[in-house]
Amino acid sequence: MAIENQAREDTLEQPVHDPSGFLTGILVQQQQYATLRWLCHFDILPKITQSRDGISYGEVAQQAGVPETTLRSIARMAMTSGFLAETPEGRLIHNALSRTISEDRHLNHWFRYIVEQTVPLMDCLIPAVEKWGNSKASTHTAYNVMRNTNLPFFGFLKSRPDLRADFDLYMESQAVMHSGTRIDHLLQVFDWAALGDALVVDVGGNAGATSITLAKAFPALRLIIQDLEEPIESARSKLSELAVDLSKRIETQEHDFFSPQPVQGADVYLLRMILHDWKDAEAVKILERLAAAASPKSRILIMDMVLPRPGTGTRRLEAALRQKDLAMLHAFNAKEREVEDWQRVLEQADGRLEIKTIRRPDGSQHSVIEAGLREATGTDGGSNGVSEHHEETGTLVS
Ligand SMILES: C[S@@+](CC[C@H](N)C(=O)[O-])C[C@H]1O[C@@H](n2cnc3c(N)ncnc32)[C@H](O)[C@@H]1O
Repeated sequence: MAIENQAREDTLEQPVHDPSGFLTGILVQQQQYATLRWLCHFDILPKITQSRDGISYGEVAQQAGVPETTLRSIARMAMTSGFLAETPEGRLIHNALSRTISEDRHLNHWFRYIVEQTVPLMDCLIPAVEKWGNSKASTHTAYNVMRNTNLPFFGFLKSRPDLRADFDLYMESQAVMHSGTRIDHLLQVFDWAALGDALVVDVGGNAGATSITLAKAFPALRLIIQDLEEPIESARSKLSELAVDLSKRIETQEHDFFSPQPVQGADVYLLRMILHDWKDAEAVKILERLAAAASPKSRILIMDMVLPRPGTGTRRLEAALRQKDLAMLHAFNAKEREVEDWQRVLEQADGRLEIKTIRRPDGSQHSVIEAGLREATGTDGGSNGVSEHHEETGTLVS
Protein backbone atom coordinates (compact mmCIF):
# COMPACT_ATOMS: atom_id res chain seq x y z
CA MET A 1 0.00 0.00 0.00
CA ALA A 2 2.77 2.38 0.93
CA ILE A 3 4.47 1.64 -2.38
CA GLU A 4 1.25 2.25 -4.31
CA ASN A 5 0.80 5.64 -2.66
CA GLN A 6 4.38 6.53 -3.48
CA ALA A 7 3.77 5.66 -7.14
CA ARG A 8 0.74 7.97 -7.26
CA GLU A 9 2.72 10.70 -5.57
CA ASP A 10 5.44 10.41 -8.22
CA THR A 11 2.99 10.67 -11.09
CA LEU A 12 1.69 13.95 -9.73
CA GLU A 13 5.12 15.42 -9.30
CA GLN A 14 6.71 14.20 -12.52
CA PRO A 15 4.98 14.96 -15.80
CA VAL A 16 4.54 12.03 -18.16
CA HIS A 17 6.13 12.85 -21.50
CA ASP A 18 4.96 10.07 -23.79
CA PRO A 19 1.71 11.01 -25.55
CA SER A 20 -0.09 7.74 -24.84
CA GLY A 21 0.77 7.90 -21.14
CA PHE A 22 -0.26 11.54 -20.98
CA LEU A 23 -3.63 11.03 -22.70
CA THR A 24 -4.39 7.87 -20.74
CA GLY A 25 -3.56 9.75 -17.54
CA ILE A 26 -5.99 12.54 -18.40
CA LEU A 27 -8.72 10.06 -19.21
CA VAL A 28 -8.17 8.14 -16.00
CA GLN A 29 -8.31 11.36 -13.93
CA GLN A 30 -11.59 12.34 -15.62
CA GLN A 31 -13.05 8.90 -15.01
CA GLN A 32 -11.94 8.97 -11.39
CA TYR A 33 -13.59 12.35 -10.98
CA ALA A 34 -16.80 11.15 -12.71
CA THR A 35 -17.01 8.23 -10.31
CA LEU A 36 -16.70 10.52 -7.29
CA ARG A 37 -19.44 12.69 -8.73
CA TRP A 38 -21.66 9.63 -9.21
CA LEU A 39 -21.03 8.43 -5.65
CA CYS A 40 -21.89 11.90 -4.36
CA HIS A 41 -25.00 12.25 -6.53
CA PHE A 42 -26.48 8.95 -5.35
CA ASP A 43 -25.36 9.62 -1.77
CA ILE A 44 -23.52 6.30 -1.57
CA LEU A 45 -20.92 7.13 1.09
CA PRO A 46 -23.21 7.27 4.15
CA LYS A 47 -24.68 3.90 3.14
CA ILE A 48 -21.38 2.09 3.58
CA THR A 49 -21.48 0.73 7.11
CA GLN A 50 -18.61 0.99 9.55
CA SER A 51 -18.46 -2.78 10.11
CA ARG A 52 -15.03 -4.36 9.49
CA ASP A 53 -16.80 -6.86 7.24
CA GLY A 54 -18.01 -4.14 4.91
CA ILE A 55 -21.36 -4.28 3.18
CA SER A 56 -22.45 -6.12 0.05
CA TYR A 57 -22.70 -4.16 -3.17
CA GLY A 58 -26.25 -5.49 -3.53
CA GLU A 59 -27.37 -4.01 -0.22
CA VAL A 60 -25.94 -0.58 -0.97
CA ALA A 61 -27.34 -0.67 -4.50
CA GLN A 62 -30.79 -1.49 -3.19
CA GLN A 63 -30.72 1.30 -0.60
CA ALA A 64 -29.57 3.83 -3.21
CA GLY A 65 -31.82 2.57 -6.01
CA VAL A 66 -28.93 2.08 -8.45
CA PRO A 67 -27.79 -0.94 -10.51
CA GLU A 68 -25.46 -3.18 -8.51
CA THR A 69 -23.11 -3.81 -11.44
CA THR A 70 -22.77 -0.07 -12.07
CA LEU A 71 -22.07 0.57 -8.41
CA ARG A 72 -19.35 -2.11 -8.41
CA SER A 73 -17.66 -0.69 -11.52
CA ILE A 74 -17.84 2.85 -10.17
CA ALA A 75 -16.51 1.92 -6.73
CA ARG A 76 -13.65 -0.10 -8.18
CA MET A 77 -12.69 2.81 -10.42
CA ALA A 78 -12.74 5.16 -7.41
CA MET A 79 -10.45 2.72 -5.60
CA THR A 80 -7.77 3.36 -8.22
CA SER A 81 -7.57 6.91 -6.89
CA GLY A 82 -7.17 5.64 -3.33
CA PHE A 83 -10.82 6.20 -2.41
CA LEU A 84 -12.91 3.31 -0.90
CA ALA A 85 -11.79 -0.31 -0.57
CA GLU A 86 -13.04 -3.86 -0.82
CA THR A 87 -12.69 -6.69 1.69
CA PRO A 88 -11.06 -9.94 0.51
CA GLU A 89 -14.62 -11.31 0.28
CA GLY A 90 -15.49 -8.60 -2.25
CA ARG A 91 -17.63 -6.43 0.03
CA LEU A 92 -17.55 -2.67 -0.11
CA ILE A 93 -15.84 -0.89 2.76
CA HIS A 94 -14.58 2.60 3.56
CA ASN A 95 -10.88 3.22 3.74
CA ALA A 96 -9.51 6.00 5.94
CA LEU A 97 -9.79 8.60 3.17
CA SER A 98 -13.37 7.91 2.10
CA ARG A 99 -14.51 7.55 5.72
CA THR A 100 -13.04 10.92 6.70
CA ILE A 101 -14.56 12.67 3.71
CA SER A 102 -17.89 11.00 4.38
CA GLU A 103 -18.00 11.80 8.09
CA ASP A 104 -16.25 15.11 8.61
CA ARG A 105 -18.85 17.79 7.99
CA HIS A 106 -16.37 20.34 6.62
CA LEU A 107 -14.67 17.86 4.28
CA ASN A 108 -18.00 16.49 3.18
CA HIS A 109 -19.25 19.95 2.35
CA TRP A 110 -16.06 20.77 0.48
CA PHE A 111 -16.39 17.50 -1.50
CA ARG A 112 -19.99 18.34 -2.45
CA TYR A 113 -19.06 21.91 -3.35
CA ILE A 114 -16.35 20.66 -5.72
CA VAL A 115 -18.69 18.17 -7.35
CA GLU A 116 -21.79 20.33 -7.57
CA GLN A 117 -20.31 23.79 -8.14
CA THR A 118 -16.59 24.13 -8.81
CA VAL A 119 -16.17 21.49 -11.50
CA PRO A 120 -19.44 22.10 -13.43
CA LEU A 121 -18.33 25.74 -13.59
CA MET A 122 -15.15 24.75 -15.43
CA ASP A 123 -17.21 23.49 -18.37
CA CYS A 124 -18.91 26.87 -18.74
CA LEU A 125 -15.75 28.76 -19.66
CA ILE A 126 -16.08 27.72 -23.31
CA PRO A 127 -19.63 29.10 -23.77
CA ALA A 128 -18.65 32.20 -21.76
CA VAL A 129 -15.74 32.98 -24.08
CA GLU A 130 -17.85 32.17 -27.14
CA LYS A 131 -20.50 34.59 -25.90
CA TRP A 132 -18.45 37.46 -24.47
CA GLY A 133 -14.97 37.03 -25.94
CA ASN A 134 -12.45 39.27 -24.25
CA SER A 135 -14.91 41.04 -21.92
CA LYS A 136 -13.59 41.50 -18.39
CA ALA A 137 -17.02 42.36 -16.95
CA SER A 138 -17.81 40.56 -13.71
CA THR A 139 -21.15 39.57 -15.25
CA HIS A 140 -19.59 37.92 -18.33
CA THR A 141 -18.26 34.82 -16.62
CA ALA A 142 -18.60 31.06 -16.67
CA TYR A 143 -20.71 31.53 -13.52
CA ASN A 144 -23.16 33.74 -15.44
CA VAL A 145 -23.51 30.99 -18.03
CA MET A 146 -23.95 28.26 -15.41
CA ARG A 147 -26.56 30.20 -13.42
CA ASN A 148 -28.13 31.85 -16.46
CA THR A 149 -28.01 35.22 -14.72
CA ASN A 150 -26.91 38.78 -15.44
CA LEU A 151 -25.98 39.34 -11.81
CA PRO A 152 -22.39 39.22 -10.52
CA PHE A 153 -21.45 36.31 -8.22
CA PHE A 154 -22.23 37.92 -4.85
CA GLY A 155 -25.32 39.68 -6.25
CA PHE A 156 -26.64 36.34 -7.42
CA LEU A 157 -25.96 34.78 -4.02
CA LYS A 158 -28.09 37.53 -2.48
CA SER A 159 -31.02 36.30 -4.58
CA ARG A 160 -30.37 32.66 -3.64
CA PRO A 161 -30.07 32.18 0.14
CA ASP A 162 -29.52 28.42 -0.39
CA LEU A 163 -26.42 29.07 -2.51
CA ARG A 164 -25.27 31.81 -0.12
CA ALA A 165 -25.43 29.33 2.77
CA ASP A 166 -23.56 26.77 0.65
CA PHE A 167 -20.85 29.29 -0.17
CA ASP A 168 -20.45 30.32 3.48
CA LEU A 169 -20.12 26.67 4.54
CA TYR A 170 -17.58 26.18 1.77
CA MET A 171 -15.56 29.17 3.01
CA GLU A 172 -15.69 27.74 6.52
CA SER A 173 -14.47 24.36 5.26
CA GLN A 174 -11.53 26.08 3.55
CA ALA A 175 -10.70 28.01 6.70
CA VAL A 176 -10.93 25.04 9.02
CA MET A 177 -10.00 21.89 7.08
CA HIS A 178 -8.09 22.70 3.90
CA SER A 179 -4.46 22.17 4.87
CA GLY A 180 -3.34 24.76 2.29
CA THR A 181 -5.83 27.49 3.20
CA ARG A 182 -6.39 26.98 6.94
CA ILE A 183 -6.65 30.10 9.07
CA ASP A 184 -3.92 28.81 11.40
CA HIS A 185 -1.33 29.83 8.83
CA LEU A 186 -2.27 33.43 9.50
CA LEU A 187 -1.33 33.06 13.15
CA GLN A 188 2.25 32.08 12.31
CA VAL A 189 3.29 34.83 9.96
CA PHE A 190 2.46 37.95 11.87
CA ASP A 191 3.33 38.82 15.43
CA TRP A 192 -0.22 39.34 16.66
CA ALA A 193 0.80 39.06 20.31
CA ALA A 194 3.15 42.05 19.91
CA LEU A 195 0.15 44.21 18.98
CA GLY A 196 -1.22 43.90 22.51
CA ASP A 197 -4.58 45.60 22.99
CA ALA A 198 -5.18 46.32 19.32
CA LEU A 199 -8.07 46.69 16.90
CA VAL A 200 -8.28 44.39 13.87
CA VAL A 201 -10.86 44.99 11.13
CA ASP A 202 -11.64 41.75 9.30
CA VAL A 203 -12.77 43.24 6.00
CA GLY A 204 -15.06 40.80 4.16
CA GLY A 205 -14.77 38.56 7.22
CA ASN A 206 -17.70 36.36 6.17
CA ALA A 207 -19.30 34.55 9.13
CA GLY A 208 -16.32 35.29 11.35
CA ALA A 209 -14.20 32.11 11.28
CA THR A 210 -10.97 34.14 11.05
CA SER A 211 -11.90 36.71 13.68
CA ILE A 212 -13.01 34.04 16.11
CA THR A 213 -9.73 32.13 15.62
CA LEU A 214 -7.71 35.31 16.19
CA ALA A 215 -9.75 36.27 19.26
CA LYS A 216 -9.25 32.82 20.77
CA ALA A 217 -5.50 32.82 20.13
CA PHE A 218 -4.80 36.43 21.21
CA PRO A 219 -6.88 37.49 24.23
CA ALA A 220 -5.84 41.15 23.98
CA LEU A 221 -7.14 41.65 20.44
CA ARG A 222 -10.42 43.37 19.63
CA LEU A 223 -11.97 42.58 16.27
CA ILE A 224 -14.62 43.92 13.94
CA ILE A 225 -16.08 41.61 11.30
CA GLN A 226 -17.29 43.55 8.28
CA ASP A 227 -19.27 41.98 5.45
CA LEU A 228 -22.57 42.08 3.58
CA GLU A 229 -25.92 41.56 5.28
CA GLU A 230 -26.29 37.76 5.06
CA PRO A 231 -22.81 36.72 6.27
CA ILE A 232 -23.05 39.30 9.05
CA GLU A 233 -26.28 37.68 10.18
CA SER A 234 -24.48 34.31 10.24
CA ALA A 235 -21.58 35.90 12.15
CA ARG A 236 -24.00 37.29 14.74
CA SER A 237 -25.58 33.92 15.24
CA LYS A 238 -22.12 32.28 15.57
CA LEU A 239 -21.00 34.90 18.10
CA SER A 240 -24.15 34.36 20.16
CA GLU A 241 -22.99 30.76 20.73
CA LEU A 242 -19.58 31.81 22.09
CA ALA A 243 -18.57 32.47 25.69
CA VAL A 244 -19.15 36.12 26.56
CA ASP A 245 -15.48 36.88 27.34
CA LEU A 246 -14.73 35.93 23.73
CA SER A 247 -17.76 37.37 21.95
CA LYS A 248 -17.51 40.73 23.75
CA ARG A 249 -14.22 41.37 21.92
CA ILE A 250 -15.75 40.79 18.49
CA GLU A 251 -18.11 43.27 16.88
CA THR A 252 -20.01 42.86 13.63
CA GLN A 253 -20.65 45.57 11.10
CA GLU A 254 -22.56 45.49 7.84
CA HIS A 255 -20.25 47.28 5.45
CA ASP A 256 -19.73 47.36 1.68
CA PHE A 257 -15.97 47.54 1.16
CA PHE A 258 -16.41 49.77 -1.89
CA SER A 259 -17.78 52.54 0.35
CA PRO A 260 -15.67 54.63 2.75
CA GLN A 261 -14.18 52.59 5.58
CA PRO A 262 -15.95 53.64 8.81
CA VAL A 263 -13.19 52.47 11.16
CA GLN A 264 -10.33 54.98 11.12
CA GLY A 265 -6.80 54.18 12.20
CA ALA A 266 -7.27 50.50 13.08
CA ASP A 267 -4.08 48.64 13.93
CA VAL A 268 -4.76 46.01 11.26
CA TYR A 269 -7.07 45.87 8.28
CA LEU A 270 -7.21 42.24 7.24
CA LEU A 271 -8.21 41.18 3.73
CA ARG A 272 -8.26 37.41 3.74
CA MET A 273 -9.16 35.84 0.39
CA ILE A 274 -10.85 39.05 -0.74
CA LEU A 275 -8.84 40.77 -3.45
CA HIS A 276 -8.50 37.69 -5.66
CA ASP A 277 -12.27 37.90 -6.22
CA TRP A 278 -11.87 41.26 -7.93
CA LYS A 279 -10.17 42.51 -11.04
CA ASP A 280 -7.53 45.20 -10.66
CA ALA A 281 -9.77 48.29 -10.88
CA GLU A 282 -11.98 46.98 -8.10
CA ALA A 283 -9.10 45.68 -5.97
CA VAL A 284 -7.60 49.17 -6.22
CA LYS A 285 -10.88 50.70 -5.04
CA ILE A 286 -11.07 48.39 -2.01
CA LEU A 287 -7.47 49.26 -1.10
CA GLU A 288 -8.08 52.98 -1.66
CA ARG A 289 -10.79 52.89 1.00
CA LEU A 290 -8.44 51.25 3.46
CA ALA A 291 -5.52 53.55 2.70
CA ALA A 292 -7.80 56.54 3.30
CA ALA A 293 -8.78 55.19 6.73
CA ALA A 294 -5.33 53.91 7.74
CA SER A 295 -2.99 55.76 10.07
CA PRO A 296 0.79 55.58 9.62
CA LYS A 297 0.77 52.84 12.28
CA SER A 298 -1.91 50.75 10.55
CA ARG A 299 -1.05 47.55 8.77
CA ILE A 300 -2.99 46.21 5.81
CA LEU A 301 -2.60 42.43 5.79
CA ILE A 302 -3.54 40.73 2.55
CA MET A 303 -3.80 36.96 2.82
CA ASP A 304 -4.09 35.69 -0.71
CA MET A 305 -2.10 33.70 -3.19
CA VAL A 306 1.05 34.99 -4.83
CA LEU A 307 1.40 33.19 -8.13
CA PRO A 308 4.87 31.89 -8.90
CA ARG A 309 6.43 32.26 -12.33
CA PRO A 310 5.80 29.08 -14.33
CA GLY A 311 8.06 26.26 -13.22
CA THR A 312 9.65 28.08 -10.27
CA GLY A 313 7.94 26.18 -7.44
CA THR A 314 6.90 22.60 -6.94
CA ARG A 315 4.45 21.32 -9.55
CA ARG A 316 1.98 20.41 -6.82
CA LEU A 317 1.88 23.93 -5.36
CA GLU A 318 1.88 25.64 -8.72
CA ALA A 319 -0.98 23.43 -9.95
CA ALA A 320 -3.02 24.22 -6.82
CA LEU A 321 -2.46 27.97 -7.25
CA ARG A 322 -3.18 27.96 -10.97
CA GLN A 323 -6.35 25.96 -10.34
CA LYS A 324 -7.43 28.75 -8.01
CA ASP A 325 -6.43 31.41 -10.54
CA LEU A 326 -8.80 29.81 -13.06
CA ALA A 327 -11.52 29.42 -10.43
CA MET A 328 -11.35 33.21 -9.91
CA LEU A 329 -11.68 33.68 -13.66
CA HIS A 330 -14.69 31.34 -13.80
CA ALA A 331 -16.60 33.03 -11.00
CA PHE A 332 -15.53 36.67 -11.14
CA ASN A 333 -13.42 37.37 -14.24
CA ALA A 334 -10.74 37.99 -11.62
CA LYS A 335 -7.37 36.33 -10.98
CA GLU A 336 -4.62 35.40 -8.58
CA ARG A 337 -1.68 37.81 -8.70
CA GLU A 338 2.09 37.67 -9.07
CA VAL A 339 4.30 39.83 -6.84
CA GLU A 340 4.48 42.62 -9.44
CA ASP A 341 0.67 42.63 -9.77
CA TRP A 342 0.37 43.11 -6.01
CA GLN A 343 2.88 45.94 -6.06
CA ARG A 344 0.99 47.63 -8.88
CA VAL A 345 -2.49 47.49 -7.31
CA LEU A 346 -1.18 48.80 -4.00
CA GLU A 347 0.71 51.61 -5.73
CA GLN A 348 -2.36 52.53 -7.81
CA ALA A 349 -4.58 52.55 -4.73
CA ASP A 350 -2.34 55.03 -2.90
CA GLY A 351 1.17 56.14 -3.77
CA ARG A 352 2.06 55.92 -0.08
CA LEU A 353 1.21 52.24 0.18
CA GLU A 354 4.15 49.88 0.15
CA ILE A 355 4.73 46.21 0.75
CA LYS A 356 6.73 45.62 3.91
CA THR A 357 7.01 41.85 3.71
CA ILE A 358 5.55 38.87 1.93
CA ARG A 359 5.61 35.58 3.77
CA ARG A 360 4.23 32.19 2.92
CA PRO A 361 4.04 29.81 5.85
CA ASP A 362 5.10 26.20 5.31
CA GLY A 363 2.25 24.18 3.87
CA SER A 364 0.20 27.26 3.03
CA GLN A 365 -1.06 28.12 -0.43
CA HIS A 366 -1.60 31.66 0.75
CA SER A 367 0.99 34.28 1.37
CA VAL A 368 0.54 37.13 3.78
CA ILE A 369 1.41 40.48 2.29
CA GLU A 370 2.03 43.08 4.96
CA ALA A 371 1.52 46.58 3.59
CA GLY A 372 1.39 50.00 5.17
CA LEU A 373 1.70 53.70 4.45
CA ARG A 374 5.24 54.65 3.53
CA GLU A 375 5.55 57.18 6.39
CA ALA A 376 5.23 54.25 8.77
CA THR A 377 8.62 52.90 7.70
CA GLY A 378 10.42 53.96 10.86
CA THR A 379 13.89 52.99 11.92
CA ASP A 380 12.87 49.37 12.51
CA GLY A 381 11.63 48.87 8.96
CA GLY A 382 8.07 48.54 10.21
CA SER A 383 8.01 44.74 10.37
CA ASN A 384 6.03 44.66 13.61
CA GLY A 385 8.55 42.81 15.71
CA VAL A 386 8.88 39.76 13.47
CA SER A 387 12.23 40.64 11.97
CA GLU A 388 13.55 37.09 12.35
CA HIS A 389 11.15 36.12 9.57
CA HIS A 390 11.58 39.33 7.69
CA GLU A 391 12.08 38.88 3.98
CA GLU A 392 13.01 41.50 1.46
CA THR A 393 9.99 43.15 -0.06
CA GLY A 394 8.64 41.05 -2.86
CA THR A 395 10.41 37.89 -1.77
CA LEU A 396 8.35 34.77 -1.37
CA VAL A 397 9.06 32.63 1.62
CA SER A 398 9.03 29.04 0.46
C1 LIG B 1 -13.91 34.56 -0.54
S1 LIG B 1 -14.85 35.16 0.78
C2 LIG B 1 -13.61 35.39 2.03
C3 LIG B 1 -14.18 35.39 3.40
C4 LIG B 1 -13.22 35.48 4.57
N1 LIG B 1 -12.39 36.67 4.52
C5 LIG B 1 -12.38 34.23 4.71
O1 LIG B 1 -11.17 34.33 4.67
O2 LIG B 1 -12.93 33.14 4.84
C6 LIG B 1 -15.21 36.81 0.25
C7 LIG B 1 -16.10 37.58 1.19
O3 LIG B 1 -16.25 38.91 0.67
C8 LIG B 1 -17.57 39.30 0.96
N2 LIG B 1 -17.97 40.42 0.08
C9 LIG B 1 -18.27 40.38 -1.24
N3 LIG B 1 -18.57 41.60 -1.70
C10 LIG B 1 -18.49 42.44 -0.64
C11 LIG B 1 -18.67 43.84 -0.48
N4 LIG B 1 -19.00 44.61 -1.52
N5 LIG B 1 -18.47 44.38 0.74
C12 LIG B 1 -18.12 43.59 1.79
N6 LIG B 1 -17.93 42.25 1.71
C13 LIG B 1 -18.11 41.68 0.50
C14 LIG B 1 -18.39 38.05 0.74
O4 LIG B 1 -19.65 38.13 1.32
C15 LIG B 1 -17.49 36.99 1.35
O5 LIG B 1 -17.77 36.79 2.69
